[in-house]
Amino acid sequence: MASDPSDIRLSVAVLGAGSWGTALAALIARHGHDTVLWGRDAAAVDALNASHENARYLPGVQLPASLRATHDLSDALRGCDLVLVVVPSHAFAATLRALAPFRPAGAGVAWATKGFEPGSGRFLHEVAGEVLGGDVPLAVVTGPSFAKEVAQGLPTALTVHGDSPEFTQQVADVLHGPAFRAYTGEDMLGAELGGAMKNVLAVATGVADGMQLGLNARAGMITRGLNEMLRLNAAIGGKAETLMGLAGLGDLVLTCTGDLSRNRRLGLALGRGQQLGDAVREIGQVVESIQTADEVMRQADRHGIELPISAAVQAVLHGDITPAEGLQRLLARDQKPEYPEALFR
Ligand SMILES: NC(=O)C1=CN([C@@H]2O[C@H](COP(=O)(O)OP(=O)(O)OC[C@H]3O[C@@H](n4cnc5c(N)ncnc54)[C@H](OP(=O)(O)O)[C@@H]3O)[C@@H](O)[C@H]2O)C=CC1
Ligand SMILES: O=C(CO)COP(=O)(O)O
Repeated sequence: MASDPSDIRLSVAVLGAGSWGTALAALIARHGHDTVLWGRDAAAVDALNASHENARYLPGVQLPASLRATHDLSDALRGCDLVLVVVPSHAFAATLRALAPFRPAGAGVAWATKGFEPGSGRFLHEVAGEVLGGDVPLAVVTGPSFAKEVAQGLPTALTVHGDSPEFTQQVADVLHGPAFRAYTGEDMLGAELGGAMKNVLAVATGVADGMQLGLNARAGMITRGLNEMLRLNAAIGGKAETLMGLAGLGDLVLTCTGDLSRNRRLGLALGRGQQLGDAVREIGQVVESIQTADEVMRQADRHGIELPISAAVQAVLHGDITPAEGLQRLLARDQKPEYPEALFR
């Protein structure tokens, strides 16, 4: 008889002690796995070990006593079965380069980072393949999942897409539990595109809500945003069903409507007339859309795809147009068929 995955105890290194890394490490530790959380800030690591709380990123959430934090990367990775990277996209490549010498042979590398490599626009699985070499199993963890709710043990569903069925299942198994459903797939391209694009589209919806454009505008923005995801995804070669699932539609709905989203909150602030720098300072955590908007448009230009909402967000973030001008641009577009090309093959 096959063994029950819940009986297998693994050693997991989670790299990145912000809100999402801490929430995922706590989840995995609660599932009974030996879990080490690496953070770059030694004082914050010491405080976390002493208080079992991440006071900056998840205040008020009691972390499991079995969760150990460390500031030493070699300590975090020693003897681990799998690595889960949860740093912001701007730190992704450097973190992979730093972990590579300490990764135990056989340990696959997964990440829950959302975005592209800033500057090059490369997908994170492309970066990982290049830095780690072709033999290391890779997987991306994505889907609608606010760190705070996961840390509080509220029910959540997400998805793991990887290049090796065994490793993908291993990652899903450590995450899956009584209040957490982890699905699996093999479309890293579509999964990463959805997770990156929804952050840009959440800014657009936040702007509309900040300008008090109403619920019709919000629903229109989300649906036309999904259309942008599907069209770019089709050009790049991702699977449409990935974008219609947790990695696309699910995360788009969550981030466009949930005020826990930092990207939506940025849009709300801009729509109310706040300056970008002030809004980002007030949020005080990573807001991936600021870099991702440029990289989404780089991908769109590369593939000759028009993305009016994402382009308007990019222009607003660059200060080239006001939110009101962005809205006017969208409303003044020519009328056209809802689906000019077949997206579902
Ligand atoms: N929070 C969420 O609900 C979710 C987040 N994500 C994704 O997870 C990723 C991480 O975001 P999140 O945890 O929310 O961000 P936070 O803003 O909560 O935390 C960022 C963390 O990254 C650390 N960090 C920043 N720069 C570096 C670096 N150069 N090297 C190492 N560590 C660094 C910060 O350390 P320090 O404090 O020292 O600056 C901090 O621990 C993002 O891509 C995000 O989109 C995905 C799903 C849900
Ligand atoms: O990715 C997330 C939820 O799935 C978190 O969204 P924000 O980064 O906008 O807070």
